[in-house]
Amino acid sequence: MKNQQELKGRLGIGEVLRIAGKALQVSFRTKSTMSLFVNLIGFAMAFVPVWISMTLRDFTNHVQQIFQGQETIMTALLVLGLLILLYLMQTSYLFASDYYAEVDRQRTTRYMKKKIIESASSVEYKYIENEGDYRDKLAFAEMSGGSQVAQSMQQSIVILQQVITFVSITLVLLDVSLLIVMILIATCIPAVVLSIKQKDEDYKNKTKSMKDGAMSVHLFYMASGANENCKSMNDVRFFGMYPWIKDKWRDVSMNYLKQKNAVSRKHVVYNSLADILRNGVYIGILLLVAKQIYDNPAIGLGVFMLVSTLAVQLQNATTKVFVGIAQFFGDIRYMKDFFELDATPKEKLEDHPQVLDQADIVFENVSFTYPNSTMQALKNLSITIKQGEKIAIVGENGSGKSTFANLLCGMHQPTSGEVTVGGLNVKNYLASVRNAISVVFQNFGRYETSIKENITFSDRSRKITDEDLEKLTKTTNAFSFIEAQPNGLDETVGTFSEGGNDLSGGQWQKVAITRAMYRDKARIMVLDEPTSALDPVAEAQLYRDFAKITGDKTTILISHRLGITTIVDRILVFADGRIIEEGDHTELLAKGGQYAAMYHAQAQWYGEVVDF
Ligand SMILES: Nc1ncnc2c1ncn2[C@@H]1O[C@H](COP(=O)(O)OP(=O)(O)OP(=O)(O)O)[C@@H](O)[C@H]1O
Repeated sequence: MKNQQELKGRLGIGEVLRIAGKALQVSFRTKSTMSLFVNLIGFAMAFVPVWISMTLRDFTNHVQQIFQGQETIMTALLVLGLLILLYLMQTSYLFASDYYAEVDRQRTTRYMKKKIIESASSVEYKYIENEGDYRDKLAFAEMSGGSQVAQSMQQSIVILQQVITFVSITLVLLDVSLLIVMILIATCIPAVVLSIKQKDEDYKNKTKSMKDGAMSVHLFYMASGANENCKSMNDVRFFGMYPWIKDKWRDVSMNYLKQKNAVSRKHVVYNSLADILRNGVYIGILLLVAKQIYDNPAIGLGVFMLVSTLAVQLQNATTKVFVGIAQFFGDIRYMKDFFELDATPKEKLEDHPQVLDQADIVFENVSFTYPNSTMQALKNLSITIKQGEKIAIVGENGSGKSTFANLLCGMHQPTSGEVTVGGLNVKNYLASVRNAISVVFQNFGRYETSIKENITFSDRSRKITDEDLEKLTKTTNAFSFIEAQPNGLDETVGTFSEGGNDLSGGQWQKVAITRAMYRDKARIMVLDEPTSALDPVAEAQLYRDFAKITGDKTTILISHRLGITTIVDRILVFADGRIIEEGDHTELLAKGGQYAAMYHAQAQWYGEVVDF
């Protein structure tokens, strides 16, 4: 995985600053105005810890003087009032800053998800289907990178506020003892070094164990059915696969946890040691100040109070400043991954797609190998399909039929050669070509919304009355089951619909065919095994209505039902990424080649020749 290789190399300072700059810009944009306002107040509040300590010192001195009979209670009460006010201010500020940090976190999550959706919907399609590295980055952005980017402004502001607190405490403590200040700062160094190391190891561990983590989530969903994408519950139940999944899930998740725990254990031990050192030094310093007051009572008890509160705060502020800076720069690697997501090449869609008058399809010496694969799925394939022709593509599994359709629809680009539609190279005129095509993919979408929307998604600009839509559904044989729904076309269907009113596989397929038909401006229709889920009657009906459904559109029908090839003008027989035979049904039968062999095998099975 690329991430792991990148780990080995450190980022240059230029790149670190460039990424930090970008992150701050994004983060600034996602921050709410109220949150920025609270942060602004935070700069003033950064002086409050010192103010509180100095007031405590004064209060202690006043109390001491009251006991010594040198002062009345009034002044002490006034100082106490100020102290209470300061504490109230600090508490209110902490409440507001915690609240807005939570608001920011929610905005951050939304921002990240939006970015992920934007990226996934616009990158070149090959990254979605084939590039594991891109999917890893998506998962990573969701897990960490995005939130680091969106919170970088907050991180930077907190660091700056801590710097103010650090400087103000240092100035006050310097008045007491330079040595104390130096010791306090020095004892924070182990915590800072550990934090940097911890960040480094966390990143390495996350990238290393990400696949295990993702697999463990996948297995969990497979067994629990808690995710709508896991439609394998019936398989799992029927074949009694729970023990297998449970064992696999246990192994993978244990492995993941083991790696995670090993790192956590190490960090807990080291951090405890650093804490013991810090606390030991703190107690030592208090004893030192107590000794000084004992030797010279004129210093007053207030100094003890001042040092005891400021020492803790100085240690905290020092650690927060340095750890904050170290973490910010440590997070840059996560942020880099996030920005790389944004930099993944996007599909180029023309702003003003052309409307194609004629949409002849030409594949010229097209070869194609899927990314991350070594096998050619299409091999130097050339074919011209004239506007209006009805073509059937047949061939054994894996012969390249769907790949042909995918290249025509511009989902992938040829490794070599050219695909043109109406004279336009698909690569350069994606939007124009896609507008000219309507399609039923082998894995068509099932959308959790009304049946009407499921159909009209294919052309959102087209307006249609319910009456006309019903007519359309009659052509695809979908009308009867739609009519039977409580709300007809407006019925919400799918796993999440009220009462789980889902459609059957075949009904969904009829909806997908109607959707393809609804896109009436298309000049080409691609149907990739459009009847795989239909019952024989529905299938026969569909092919009888084939002319009505496809109209004058160029039609490419991919199918394993060889009987229906009598309804097309030309048949292309695919084998091993090539077209090995072409002609009409009668010609190919007479030829006695692969098509004839497949046809006879199927006809024999049925005991008669199917005639549409
Ligand atoms: N996303 C992918 N990544 C890598 N290889 C793929 C991918 N999709 C298909 N292939 C490979 O490309 C070749 C052609 O596959 P394709 O899906 O085009 O075949 P097909 O003729 O449509 O098969 P079927 O009749 O089973 O639908 C096969 O060897 C297949 O393994």
